[in-house]
Amino acid sequence: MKKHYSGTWDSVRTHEVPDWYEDCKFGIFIHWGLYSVPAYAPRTWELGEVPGDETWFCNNPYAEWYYNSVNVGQGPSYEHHKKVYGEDFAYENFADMWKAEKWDPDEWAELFKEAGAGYVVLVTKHHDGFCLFPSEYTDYNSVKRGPKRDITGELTRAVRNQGMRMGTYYSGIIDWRFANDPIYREEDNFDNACPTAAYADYAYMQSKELIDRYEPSVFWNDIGWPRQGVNALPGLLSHYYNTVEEGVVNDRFNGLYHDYTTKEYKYGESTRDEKWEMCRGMGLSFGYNAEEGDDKIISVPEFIRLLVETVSNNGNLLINIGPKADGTIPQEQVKRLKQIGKWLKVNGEGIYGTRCSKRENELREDVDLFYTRKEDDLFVFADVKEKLPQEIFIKGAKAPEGVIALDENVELTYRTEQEGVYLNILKNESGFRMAGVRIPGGE
Ligand SMILES: CC(C)[C@@H]1NC[C@@H](O)[C@H](O)[C@@H]1O
Repeated sequence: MKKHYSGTWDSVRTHEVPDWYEDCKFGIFIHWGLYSVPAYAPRTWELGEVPGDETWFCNNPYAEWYYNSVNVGQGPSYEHHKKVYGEDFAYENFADMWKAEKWDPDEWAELFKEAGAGYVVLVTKHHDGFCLFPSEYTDYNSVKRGPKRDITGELTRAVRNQGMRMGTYYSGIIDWRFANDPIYREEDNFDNACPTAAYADYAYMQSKELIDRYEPSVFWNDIGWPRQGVNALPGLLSHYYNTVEEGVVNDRFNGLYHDYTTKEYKYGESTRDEKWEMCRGMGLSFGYNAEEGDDKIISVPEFIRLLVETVSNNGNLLINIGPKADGTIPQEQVKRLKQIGKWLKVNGEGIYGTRCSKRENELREDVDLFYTRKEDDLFVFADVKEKLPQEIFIKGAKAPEGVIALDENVELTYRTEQEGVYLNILKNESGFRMAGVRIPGGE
């Protein structure tokens, strides 16, 4: 019998993280919008590497923050805007320059499937307020302007046709169409936000539009929720769960509630005790930044390691792609998605549907070990730093039925002693640094 949520916090808090979210491990974030037209940000730091003050906000590496990076009236993006578009060029002009003329949602969905993703989260309204869906509450949207298409609807259909789950990102507390004082520090995200009940209603009604039109499997709210609208949250979340039984929400509702917690680059905390999600761009930005080429984004080994490390610590990896304004995905991003898909095709049994092993990961001098478990199987992923052969001692492990390499191009021997298992990776011709093994009945 379908559970009913009654609009109270007590009721909402009985919601449990659905198995699909625990099992799928890997998703694709998509930041695509007006900011994809200028596609500019300085390449400075990862979030969390410098204080969230003027240092960050006047040299913001997030290309999707272009509006504010110009609005602060100083720094690389402001200078770039003056030089390329002119000081008086309004950001809204990008709404009629964004054509998405080469966009094929099915092509995107096929690539995400090939990458091994289980879910996709599309930014439907970022901080700039431009909606990628036909909102009844503003004409500043992708059906009335620019592409003249229901981007969210078309991508939802294509993603579901590939058997993946579709999620929607919504910028709850920040909307620069309602309040656009420049943001110079983290606290301005809340202090400069629109304080009116009218904006809180707007955010509520648009969120309800997204829930009712698309029934997203993930409702990804960002930064926070309008303070004037906090009392309506239990009702909105109850409506969401009553509409999308296996829906799931993140932790950016002013600390009031979450199904799972989020990390963003180096920002945020996570523990193995509860479900969490790692979000980051392939480079330093979420929106497409034309300044970021192949040499400046995450390498394939780092990408695979990030996925394995995240999953082994009870997380999901939501890696972001920043498409170009024309609707094509930069080749350096396509290449990495295809490579991780190739690795997952062979090693995915140790990732998908697994849970945390009781073993903590081990970062050693010569090798890093990551563990997952699924039913009676223990999986060990070895990021072997030194050249092979490489003997790896797994203290206290048992291998009653032996040890099997997940990739036939990985050659290994093993022996079990009282004190543990000695695994020897002799050769790894898989083309990937991270090698996975399965230990049936292993501990
Ligand atoms: C993780 C991702 C959704 C980021 N959240 C904070 C935003 O300010 C940033 O642009 C990006 O959307």
